[in-house]
Amino acid sequence: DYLYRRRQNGFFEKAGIRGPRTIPILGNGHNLIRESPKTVFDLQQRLINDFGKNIRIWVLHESGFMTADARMMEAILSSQQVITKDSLYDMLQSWLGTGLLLSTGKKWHTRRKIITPTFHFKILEQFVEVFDQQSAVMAEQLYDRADGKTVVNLFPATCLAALDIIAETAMGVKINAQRQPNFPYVQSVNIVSSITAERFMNPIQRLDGWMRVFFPRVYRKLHENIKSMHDFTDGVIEERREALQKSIADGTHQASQSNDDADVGSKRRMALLDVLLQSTVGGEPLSNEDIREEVDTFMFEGHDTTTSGISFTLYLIARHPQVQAQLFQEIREVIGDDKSRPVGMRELNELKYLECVIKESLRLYPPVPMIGRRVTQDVTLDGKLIPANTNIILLTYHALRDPDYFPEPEKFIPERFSAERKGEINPFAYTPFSAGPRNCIGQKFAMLEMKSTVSKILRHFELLPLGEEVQPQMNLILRSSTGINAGLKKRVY
Ligand code: HEM
Repeated sequence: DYLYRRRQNGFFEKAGIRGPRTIPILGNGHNLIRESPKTVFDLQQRLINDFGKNIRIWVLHESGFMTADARMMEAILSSQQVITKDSLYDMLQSWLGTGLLLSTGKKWHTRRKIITPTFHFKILEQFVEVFDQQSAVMAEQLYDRADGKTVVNLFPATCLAALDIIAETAMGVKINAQRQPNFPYVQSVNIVSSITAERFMNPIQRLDGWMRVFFPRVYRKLHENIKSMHDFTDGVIEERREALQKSIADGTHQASQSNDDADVGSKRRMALLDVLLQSTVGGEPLSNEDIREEVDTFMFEGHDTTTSGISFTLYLIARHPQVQAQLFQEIREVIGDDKSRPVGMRELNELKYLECVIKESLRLYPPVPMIGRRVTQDVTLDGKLIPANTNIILLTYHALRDPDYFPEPEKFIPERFSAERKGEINPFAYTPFSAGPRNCIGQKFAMLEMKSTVSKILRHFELLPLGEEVQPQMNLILRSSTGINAGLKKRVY
């Protein structure tokens, strides 16, 4: 242990990477003990102020390297070698298996190749209808609180809408989370997400073995709910595989779309799952288990993140009336004055200012505020030799507020992303969706969903700056300990 520590420190010293003083056994553990999901960003900022954008840190016996430096982030994120996730991600494994988010090496390469076409433009185009319908339900559900004075925490309502959207697009099933929030699958997703978020910040709960011993009730609850989600996903996969085989057998199968008997009158959409059912690796179809880990990964990665993105965007709009006015004008010009008119791909693509607003919101409040990697071999990154067995944390949240790349970083200025200023944004300083080979595969999906939902809410309501300000908190994804609040006033036009 001593030799390992000396070796690692030698590398960091040579690379000019400094960090807080360590003590025996705990390393910098004592610096972290009093930190919480609420204070973690402040702690990181203090470390950046004290040691610069590249920081060495020891958590117990493991060496860590944190960076908020866009050049270093470029080196890490573009590397084909540094693609393994750090050990914190292991907590997600009992739910997500080694789906795309968690897998590494050959498995990740193969899966990424198969799954990339799943997010093809043609597939996304069909999903726009789901985005529109489910965000209409969200608007409808908010009407009774839209009296201009009630404070509404936007997060829970958005979360149910995002769950409806991801279930229908990833699995092809309507779970009606917004109308029936007690549906068992919805409850399980929420329970598992919140227990995992809690574990993320609590070192004792992090290790499975420790959690089982010290928090047996929570441990049992976690695993019961994971099982219930797996059973649900398994059922859906089996059903859709049978339907696919039947349609092939009776000659009604079409590669992209077919008619759905159950959903009379409407064309049946391909779900992401259907594309996976038709994929092969070396001529072999994926097994149900292979598919389940990918579908579960979409369900996880594809709802909490967009919930965070949509709610923080609505919050910022509520607090910037001029932005709201300009946005509303654009929406009326592109979509018109009929509030019930569905919004298609063409309109979403034309909402350019809205895109700037969302991008700027993701800059200030990135749903994924940190990204982790683990280097398994000594590797040179941006001219610095980083030793094997180091956990790397990319401090996205801070990189996105770096004044060297974003002048007046604390200000909400959507125009930073306008077409005229294209080229001014460094893609490795702006990484809400990560970058490089392991970037977010659902990025286009997410942008369309966010545009659809935000524009729908703005067509129905004026957003008011009511309620407490947000207090960003790292709970797996970015949340706010005070809620993400706004008031709503029905629009009459
Ligand atoms: C605003 C919404 C979203 C944000 C900010 C976001 C952000 C990210 C980030 C930062 C990563 C890299 C994570 C890492 O390296 O640890 C990632 C990966 C991923 N995202 Fe997203 N995401 C969003 C929405 C979605 C959606 C809607 C889906 C699916 C429908 C999705 C599916 C995935 C998957 C499967 C990966 C793993 C990709 C790989 O490792 O090859 N994401 N996302």
